[in-house]
Amino acid sequence: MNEHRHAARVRRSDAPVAADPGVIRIGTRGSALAVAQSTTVAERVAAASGLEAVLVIVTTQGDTSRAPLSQLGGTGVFVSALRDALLAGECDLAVHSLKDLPTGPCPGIVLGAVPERADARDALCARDGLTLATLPEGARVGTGSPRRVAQLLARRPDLEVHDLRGNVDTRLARVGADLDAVILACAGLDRLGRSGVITERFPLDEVPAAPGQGALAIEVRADDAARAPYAEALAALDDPQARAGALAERAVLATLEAGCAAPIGATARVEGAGGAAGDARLSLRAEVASLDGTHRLAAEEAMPWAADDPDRARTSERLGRAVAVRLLEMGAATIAPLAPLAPLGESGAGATDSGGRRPGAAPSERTG
Ligand SMILES: NCc1[nH]cc(CCC(=O)O)c1CC(=O)O
Repeated sequence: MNEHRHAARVRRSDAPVAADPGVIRIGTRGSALAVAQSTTVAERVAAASGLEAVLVIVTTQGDTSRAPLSQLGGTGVFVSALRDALLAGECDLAVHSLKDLPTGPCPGIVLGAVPERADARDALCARDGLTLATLPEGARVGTGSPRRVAQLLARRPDLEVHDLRGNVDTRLARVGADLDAVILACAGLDRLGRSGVITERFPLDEVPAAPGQGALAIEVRADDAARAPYAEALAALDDPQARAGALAERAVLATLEAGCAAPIGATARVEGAGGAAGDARLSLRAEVASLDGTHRLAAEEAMPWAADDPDRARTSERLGRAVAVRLLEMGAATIAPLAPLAPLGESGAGATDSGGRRPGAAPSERTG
């Protein structure tokens, strides 16, 4: 099989697939976006392991419920069924959009890999090539995300914001119909080959996106993470910089414990990794806004970062917590609906799980 390592074979199954040592079964949601994402993952897993990769389609509550996402959130609506399938041995890896993962731990499952990140920015998709600056007074813009609502109204208080749900095509179909524009993640549109509908990509420094946006999370059963052939497949997929950034951003969310109704944006990046050893830094900027966009607070910090630091997950989480604590000191809890965890001192750092949260606290979920 080795001579065919690059001719990756990916098959799709809507029915259960029996365990087979020659096959890696990759659990995914069935939406066009989820399948596009997981197909890329499957091709890389097949190439790295020499095994056949099969996509096992799993339907989640987030796919079937028609309730507004901001009301559905809080329980991992896009995630639980996939995790159940993984724990039940119905698939070997599960692919999620990282921003959909609750910040709390999931017993028996670990974050096996965070692949190279796609464009983390939000996209304005407007009729007639319009941008945020050129949308007419009172234009109608669709988004289901409280963060996006707040960030929009902060810049254009005149806009009329409308709730938005459904898959990417359903959302885009409203542009030029009942809406002038919608906001979606660049990552999803780019992965679907729909970049042409984007009329503006919002700069992350001004409009920080949802923690983890644009990143994928590959989950694996904890017992299997270090075992062949999963270990090789995961190592081939993992991008340490993407993982560091996503973990730092999510630690902001975990520390602020915001539930899904609080507008929080966070954007982290590794800088200077190509330069002299020891010069790289992980920087993180986060923003909390009031729901109506009239009040916003931002904080930014950086820490030294090294790809080979065995403690780098903690570095990411410490950075995220530090930025969250700064936001709280600035009064974040007085402008937005937050339920912050008391910040942990250095001695307490070991008491958090990999999401930077205290064990036992309820997980939260972002919806966009
Ligand atoms: N909120 C749902 C969601 N979860 C992940 C993505 C795709 C982008 C990504 O991978 O972060 C989307 C759609 C969107 O925000 O437009």
